[in-house]
Amino acid sequence: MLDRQRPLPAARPRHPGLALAEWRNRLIASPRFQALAQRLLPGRWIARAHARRLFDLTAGFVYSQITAALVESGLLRALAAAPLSEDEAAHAARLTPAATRTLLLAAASLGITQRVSGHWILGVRGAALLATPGLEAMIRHHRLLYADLADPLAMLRRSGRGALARLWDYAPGSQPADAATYSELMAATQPMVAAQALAAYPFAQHHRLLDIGGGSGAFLRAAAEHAPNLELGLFDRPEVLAATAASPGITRHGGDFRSDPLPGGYDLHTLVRVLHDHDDEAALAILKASRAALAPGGRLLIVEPMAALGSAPEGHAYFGMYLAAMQSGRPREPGEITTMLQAAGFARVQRKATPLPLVASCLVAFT
Ligand SMILES: C[S@@+](CC[C@H](N)C(=O)[O-])C[C@H]1O[C@@H](n2cnc3c(N)ncnc32)[C@H](O)[C@@H]1O
Repeated sequence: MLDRQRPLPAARPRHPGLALAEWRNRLIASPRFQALAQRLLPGRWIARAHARRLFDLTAGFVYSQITAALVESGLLRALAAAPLSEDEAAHAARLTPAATRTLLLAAASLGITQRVSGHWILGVRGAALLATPGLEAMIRHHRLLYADLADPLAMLRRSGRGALARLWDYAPGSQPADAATYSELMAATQPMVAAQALAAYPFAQHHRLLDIGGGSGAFLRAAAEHAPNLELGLFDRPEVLAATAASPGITRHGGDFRSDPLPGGYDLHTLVRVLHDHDDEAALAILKASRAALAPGGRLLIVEPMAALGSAPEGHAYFGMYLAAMQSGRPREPGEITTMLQAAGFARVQRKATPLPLVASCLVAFT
């Protein structure tokens, strides 16, 4: 329990970095400094850039909801099909002309739509959004996350199971509320992730690949296109296997990777967007199960968005809050995962660069 009455420690150790950061923060907060910065030219540029970032931080939820309205109304797809007049756009979105105009202008200010000689088309960001596999599915899915985040403190205090926790139910012995919907969402967003792993790691040097927590097998199908000689195995919960169609050429193994042994005979294991879903104890159990099932010379590849403080808002900010709403797991930094892999008995860990770390980073663990 938090004790609001507890006094702060009287004396804190003074660290030069801490003192410098405190001085910087006092300076930035001072009205005189702000006024001076806005008068002088380089200061004005910096002040404007900071103001823009602060505005974006404050308005981020509004931006997300503009995108959600475009996707859910069908307007995004309608604009991709043909240029539309405002009346046609209103008809497509089933909104009044005034509401449609508000939405189109809001989206235009974000580069998602664009007005060209009286007609509306997609802007550069709108075109990129539709070209990114799985992004529309993710935007629709965010309805649940944002419902939980409407009260962020309640979410962080875990006062009750929120919408996301009820969907992604990992409690022992429970079933995912809708294993098919869940696996479809994963499959829709899988191509972006698979592209990172396939660009980073030479799969063709292996003989037999087991994808642990492989869902509907989307990652294995992508790997097979890349390395057709691989024999493929998929391990997932029996209820997930029952809810998804089998793919030719993929051997399916049902079980719980926190308590059941994994099948032997595979020289490469993959954990794609799996480890960060689990609290430390369960995550370590999964790594140990992989280590126990791999023959000497075997490898484990971990593919997921990894956290990094400061530079990557998708890590601790997005995934930190997403997994907190899910009430299971946490994003980890590569160093933390490496320490866990060593604790699980792996001899050596190597980082592999991916084209888009925002989507996924990659670690290889050697037996
Ligand atoms: C976030 S999804 C990732 C799916 C897939 N790897 C991907 O990237 O699209 C996590 C997967 O782990 C599976 N999973 C979760 N808990 C599990 C458990 N205890 N035993 C086996 N599989 C589990 C889920 O069913 C799901 O398919």
